[in-house]
Amino acid sequence: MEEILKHFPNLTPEQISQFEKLEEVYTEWNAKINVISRKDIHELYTKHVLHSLGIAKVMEFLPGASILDVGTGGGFPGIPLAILYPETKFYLIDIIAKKIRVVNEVINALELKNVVAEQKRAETVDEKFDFIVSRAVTNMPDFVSWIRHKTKKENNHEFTNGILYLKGGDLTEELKDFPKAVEFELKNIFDDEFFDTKKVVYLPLKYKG
Ligand SMILES: C[S@@+](CC[C@H](N)C(=O)[O-])C[C@H]1O[C@@H](n2cnc3c(N)ncnc32)[C@H](O)[C@@H]1O
Repeated sequence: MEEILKHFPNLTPEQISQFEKLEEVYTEWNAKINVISRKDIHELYTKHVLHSLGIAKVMEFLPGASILDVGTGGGFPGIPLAILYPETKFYLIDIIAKKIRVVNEVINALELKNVVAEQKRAETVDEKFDFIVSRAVTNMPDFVSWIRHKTKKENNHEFTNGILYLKGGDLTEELKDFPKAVEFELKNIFDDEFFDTKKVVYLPLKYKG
């Protein structure tokens, strides 16, 4: 929690209590349904929560904005971002029902009013969103093919609607067909070697009717 406050010092008491509660809820539910590797649960805040919040260091989501989290698994990056942006609407999807079950338990335990989680395949989502976030689901070309028609035409943000994807490693090959993609290094953003090879890739997507 200290790490989160260091990087996001303006949290309200409610947000602090929601972030604190994550450990208890995930520990309880992960024992029943494994959504986070058991060894990682001890590093919930750095490996999952703070990592997810890396997206917030690149893009500030405005009240009323809508965000789709594709392949959310146990709720990352969607749940930490939804705590940070209580006035922004989050739609978390995954194809695996038991993962969504855990995500819904977390949503209920934290009383998050701005999040809906459903078992759904990305390719079958009909709505349009301001931004699409994700972590560790598939390579960028496949990902873009799933969601390329799912961004809204306009928003009130400083940047064009598009994808914010948490990725690791050398992305030169994967991003070669996306000249507009911008890579943000989390190591620099958090000033922390833990985030060594981790990045947020921002890919603006032109609206396609
Ligand atoms: C490696 S996990 C990552 C989970 C989470 N984003 C995280 O970083 O902890 C990838 C997730 O993507 C989901 N997934 C794969 N293909 C999908 C699709 N076409 N639509 C929605 N979810 C998908 C899988 O079920 C799995 O839960």
